[in-house]
Amino acid sequence: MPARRPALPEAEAGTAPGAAASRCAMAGPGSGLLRALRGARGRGSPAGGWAGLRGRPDKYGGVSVELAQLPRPRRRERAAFGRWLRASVAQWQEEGRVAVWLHVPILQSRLAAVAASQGFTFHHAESGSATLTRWLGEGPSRLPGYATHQLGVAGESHRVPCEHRASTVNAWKFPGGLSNPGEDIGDTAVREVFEETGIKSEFKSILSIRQQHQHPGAFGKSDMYIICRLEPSSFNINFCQQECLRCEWMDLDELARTKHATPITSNVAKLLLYGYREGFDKIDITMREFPAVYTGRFYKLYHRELPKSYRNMT
Ligand SMILES: NC(=O)C1=CN([C@@H]2O[C@H](COP(=O)(O)OP(=O)(O)OC[C@H]3O[C@@H](n4cnc5c(N)ncnc54)[C@H](O)[C@@H]3O)[C@@H](O)[C@H]2O)C=CC1
Ligand SMILES: [Mg+2]
Repeated sequence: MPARRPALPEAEAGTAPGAAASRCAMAGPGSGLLRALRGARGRGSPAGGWAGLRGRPDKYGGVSVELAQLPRPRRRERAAFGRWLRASVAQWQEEGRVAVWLHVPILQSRLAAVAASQGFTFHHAESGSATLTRWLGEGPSRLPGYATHQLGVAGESHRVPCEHRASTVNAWKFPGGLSNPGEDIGDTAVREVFEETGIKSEFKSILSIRQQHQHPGAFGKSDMYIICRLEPSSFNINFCQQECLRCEWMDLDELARTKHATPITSNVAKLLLYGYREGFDKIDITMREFPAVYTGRFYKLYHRELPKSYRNMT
């Protein structure tokens, strides 16, 4: 999925109206929200008393607000929270923040209703808290849905279109992104490569699968990242400027040797070089379709090529 808006640098931390220096979540009962609530009532200002409650910026240009450990709000406090939230959202919008993440402890669930009345929706819930979001950026929300695990797919071809990524680490990587629900692996690779580089291609095989647990980009769940071999049918690059800094066709040998590539990219480049020289049948995990017994639909099975004598065994 191509990002359309660059993230603000963390140094330009999101602020809340009336907020002072700290970016932290609330400290606990008696401080933070309680003080802020009293302040809000006392001064009658919509936001002035909420100085302790700060949004923490994230690397995607969003802002996160933790309501943890606050005293259970009473009716009037909910109204004050609503005024604070409305004023804060207006300020975050002015700052160019793309999204708000509101973490609401279960005992303060009534605040979720206040937030919902201002356009927030549930993103996910864990045992003790719910997380609500509101998209502030342009167009429809591009926030990823919550993960049970997530599947990322990238594609390459033996002249390799590579992205020089802006976020996390500046390193060459294969273009790719998150699979949509119900989307086949090969379709994700072809779609993501087109969206991020403008290059049209056809799925050939799976080359590698990486499994990584507690992945920060998957909300702490497990991330499966699959790299596919694609056959390009167009060669002009028109890349997504928000998601990458540079995008170039790279020589496979150079990609296998450069230090400026992620480890997974280097290893897959070496694998491809081997396949290119010795035959792709040495490296390809290919796909076959079979009828699904229970649903009457078809599923895709990925495995190394089977010799005909084994394939036709009865
Ligand atoms: N080792 C490697 O070479 C790399 C592998 N990967 C894998 O690729 C997959 C993900 O690829 P991507 O290109 O990141 O996916 P993607 O191309 O689908 O883009 C995801 C989009 O969602 C946006 N996004 C994600 N979380 C967000 C949030 N909290 N708030 C706002 N916007 C948010 C991002 O800015 C980006 O525009 C994963 O499986 C990951 O493990 C990603 C980077 C490098
Ligand atoms: Mg991507």
